[in-house]
Amino acid sequence: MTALLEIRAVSRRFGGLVAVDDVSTSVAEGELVGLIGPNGAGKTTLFNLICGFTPLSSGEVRFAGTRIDGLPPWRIARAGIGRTFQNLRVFPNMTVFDNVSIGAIGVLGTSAPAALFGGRARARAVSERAWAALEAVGLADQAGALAANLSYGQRKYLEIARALAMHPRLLILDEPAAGLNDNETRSLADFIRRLHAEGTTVMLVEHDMTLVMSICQRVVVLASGRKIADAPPAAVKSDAAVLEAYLGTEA
Ligand SMILES: Nc1ncnc2c1ncn2[C@@H]1O[C@H](COP(=O)(O)OP(=O)(O)OP(=O)(O)O)[C@@H](O)[C@H]1O
Repeated sequence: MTALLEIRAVSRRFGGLVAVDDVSTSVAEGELVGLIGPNGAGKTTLFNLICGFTPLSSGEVRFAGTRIDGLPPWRIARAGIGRTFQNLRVFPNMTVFDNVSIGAIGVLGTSAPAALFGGRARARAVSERAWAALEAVGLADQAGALAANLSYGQRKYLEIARALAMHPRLLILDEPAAGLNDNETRSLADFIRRLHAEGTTVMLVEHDMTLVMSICQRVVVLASGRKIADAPPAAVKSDAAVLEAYLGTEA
């Protein structure tokens, strides 16, 4: 299977601290991969390295065969990596529709249709993508509402919709279940499964072990910046190094 995302011997140091230490892994087109690890394991740092929010200290990141490390986040987004954030980045005083349109505008800015047909075609493309993304997350009937009026759970879906409006080849979800109750988490699991079944490649960083183990095809485990496991959920659950890393910590 050809890798869509390749992470090769990636490290990131903050002063004397090695937050991500020589990590290699990959995500194939169509995969649903989880990234877990105890607090401070380096999960968010690794995501930020992939998305260009943090520079690498060493190693390389390739997407669809091309090196993307060193590129600014907007170039990486345009290359086809859409992400959500652990701390929601929703604009409360904008409508739901406008919040989602931003995702499409970001990637369609200098696209071929924009260059060829000008502003109107671009506006139509943005609008079509925004509506489709809102339909996909079940928020189309809230399109005109201010984002501030959505519930916390709905705002999480709004952020996913914004990433989907980019038509990403890889969707990276950073702790989507954080702050959701059990019912909401089950709905989220169904939603991510559906997205994946429809062909979206997903990488998921998540503390909720049940969610990760129930939906992911493969799970990468970090501890103190190092990769300690990279296997299907059943194998990870019984892996001695993983059990030791989680022993005495909240899984
Ligand atoms: N900008 C930064 N400057 C200094 N240290 C940092 C920075 N970002 C992260 N770290 C440190 O790097 C280590 C890994 O942090 P990171 O947030 O990536 O872990 P995590 O696995 O995402 O943790 P959590 O599950 O708690 O979100 C931690 O020790 C953290 O304090």
